[in-house]
Amino acid sequence: MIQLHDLQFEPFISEAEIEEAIAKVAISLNEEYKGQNPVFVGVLNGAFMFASDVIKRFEGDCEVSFVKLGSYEGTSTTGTVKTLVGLNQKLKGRKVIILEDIVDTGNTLEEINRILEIEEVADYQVATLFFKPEAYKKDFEIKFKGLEIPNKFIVGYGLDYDGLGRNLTQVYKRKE
Ligand SMILES: O=P(O)(O)OC[C@H]1O[C@H](OP(=O)(O)OP(=O)(O)O)[C@H](O)[C@@H]1O
Ligand SMILES: Nc1nc2[nH]cnc2c(=O)[nH]1
Repeated sequence: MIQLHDLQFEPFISEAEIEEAIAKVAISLNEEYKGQNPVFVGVLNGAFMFASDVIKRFEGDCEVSFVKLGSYEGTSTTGTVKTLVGLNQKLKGRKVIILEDIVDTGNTLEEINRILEIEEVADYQVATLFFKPEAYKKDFEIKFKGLEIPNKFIVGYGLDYDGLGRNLTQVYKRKE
C-alpha cells in the first residue's frame, strides 16, 4: 500500500506485466511500420515512460515528437482538453503513431485527432499502454493496446495523482 497526498493506493499491475504489454505493442509496431520511417508523437506528461520504452524497441528509422495536453484534475475529468504545447515538426504526409500512457474517456485523443486533421498526415494510429474499455466513449479505433483495465483510477509508470506517482515502476489503483 502507498499514500499519495490524501489517497491510498494498492498494487495493481506489476513491472513484469507492464514490460510484457510494452513488448507486445512493440512487436506489432515493428511489423506494421517496417521500413516506413514513422513519427512517434508522445502525449506529455504521462506518456514519457511508455514512449521511451516502446521507442527503444522500435527497430527501423523513426522520428519522435511530443505534444502536451491536459484534462484531469484530481481523479475525475473536467471534460475540457486544452492544447498547451504544439508539435515541433511538420507531419504533413507522414505516418504518425500517437503514444499514450492511458486512453480513458478518449477526450484527449479527440483533441489530438483535431490537430492531426489540420496537419494533413498520411495516416495515424494510436498506441496506448493502458485502455479502459468501459470508459471509452469515442468511435476512433485504437489499434495498439497494451493492457485493457477496469474503470479504476490508477497511478504509476508515468500516471500521476495531482503530480505524484509518475516515477513508480509498477501501477497502483485507488484503494476502495
Ligand atoms: O482519455 P482521457 O479521458 O482524455 O484520459 C487520458 C489522458 O489523461 C491523462 O493525461 P492528463 O490529462 O492527466 O495529463 P498528464 O499526462 O500530464 O498527467 C493521460 O496521460 C491521457 O493523456
Ligand atoms: N493518473 C491517472 N490519470 C488518468 N487519466 C485518465 N485516466 C487516468 C487514470 O486512471 N489515472
